[in-house]
Amino acid sequence: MSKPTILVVEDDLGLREALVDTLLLGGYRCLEASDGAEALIQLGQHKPAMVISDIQMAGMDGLALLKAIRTKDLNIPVLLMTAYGTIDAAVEAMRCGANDYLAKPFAPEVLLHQVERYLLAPAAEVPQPVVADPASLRLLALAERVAQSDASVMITGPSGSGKEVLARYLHQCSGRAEAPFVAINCAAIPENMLEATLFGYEKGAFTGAVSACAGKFEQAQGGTILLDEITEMDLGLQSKLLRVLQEREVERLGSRKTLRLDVRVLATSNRDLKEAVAQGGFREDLFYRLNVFPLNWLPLNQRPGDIVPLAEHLIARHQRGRGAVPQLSAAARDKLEGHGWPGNVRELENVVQRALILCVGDTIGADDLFIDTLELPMAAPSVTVEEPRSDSLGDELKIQEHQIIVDALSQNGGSRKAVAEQLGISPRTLRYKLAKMREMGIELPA
Ligand SMILES: Nc1ncnc2c1ncn2[C@@H]1O[C@H](COP(=O)(O)OP(=O)(O)OP(=O)(O)O)[C@@H](O)[C@H]1O
Repeated sequence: MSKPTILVVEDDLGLREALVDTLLLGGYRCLEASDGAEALIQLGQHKPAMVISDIQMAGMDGLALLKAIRTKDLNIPVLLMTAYGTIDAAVEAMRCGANDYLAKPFAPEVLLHQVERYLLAPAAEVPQPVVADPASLRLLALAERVAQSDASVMITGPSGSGKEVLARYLHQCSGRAEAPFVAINCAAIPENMLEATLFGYEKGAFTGAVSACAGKFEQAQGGTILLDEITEMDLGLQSKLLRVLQEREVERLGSRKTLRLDVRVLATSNRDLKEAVAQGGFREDLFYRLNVFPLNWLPLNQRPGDIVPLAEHLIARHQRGRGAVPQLSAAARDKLEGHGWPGNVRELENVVQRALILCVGDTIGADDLFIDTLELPMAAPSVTVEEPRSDSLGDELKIQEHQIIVDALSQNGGSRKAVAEQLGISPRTLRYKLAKMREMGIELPA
């Protein structure tokens, strides 16, 4: 498989080199530019598969570069990097057509994970989900058969269970494998930006739409779109989505030109969809349209046969390019199999990453597996969120936020509605934050 090329635009030479090193280790090729103007020259001469650019740069900055790229109507994925805390810049970036943004500082794995959302990791041939438990083997066999059709697929399962992995696998096994796979997380995009992000817009369609921008559906033309966490979409937008799916055509905001779509639709949710429909939060007709073929991941603790093979796979993945791959001792395997995994595979991945830092030699022992420290007693009146020590302001704030949410849940007897009201955030934002906390292995008061 040929390696995709990424154009890295950053005026800080040290940081640019670090980014390039990470991407090279991840198996990509790189082009470099120190500002937007140089990047445009590179774009004119080469055809990179993606652009990763800083926002603040002397000369032509990242937003100006992004606007220039979108004005040329290039559909190339653009990932912008913002300084920590400059949320306005991040919103502006999404509004101008950035595919995503990364808040600095970020770990190398975060960068590679973001890139993999748009480009298939070159080191991995077909990213086959690791399965060994009989229930998961059946699910994968079913997915392989479903992949051959063009049917919409709804992938359900708790947070961190592997829904996106399965969606990518469906795409890879389908006749669309060579065409784009475009994933959009409906919960992570600000509500007022989701419509424009999905369907695209013309210049002037709304304040701030300084240039035309293709939407995710357009970007996925000929391939597959993944609507991640679809139940987080508001009802108004659900109706518009339904129309696009029924008519198989899309209109950019502010345009009357319709574009015929040839896109396979996959969706995921970690909520009980029937319940969401019954409660009026999810349209029944959209549910039936997307749920043509449902696939469901069980929580990790209900497919115990997957735990050790997954741990071994994740150890190998995170050790790639760093020498010999450590093995799990018998006690370590027992410890992994004995844990409840409220954060599912993502929690397992965190534990594995920590173990790789802690283990000495070529064996991961039970003591290298830090799993219990992050668990909180269920429904404790006031509990302390223990997280790995960190000196960065961002992590400190997150720890405080988690503590506030846990305390509010305890005070309100676990009522999500009451907690959202007390904290002055929308139920949707609260659900998103709780899902992220669960992924970190934080057990929440019931
Ligand atoms: N069966 C699997 N084989 C290999 N890796 C897996 C598998 N399941 C999950 N993972 C890994 O675990 C992590 C979480 O998986 P993924 O993002 O697919 O979960 P998710 O259910 O989509 O999560 P969320 O609900 O938060 O969107 C990823 O790093 C993924 O690569």
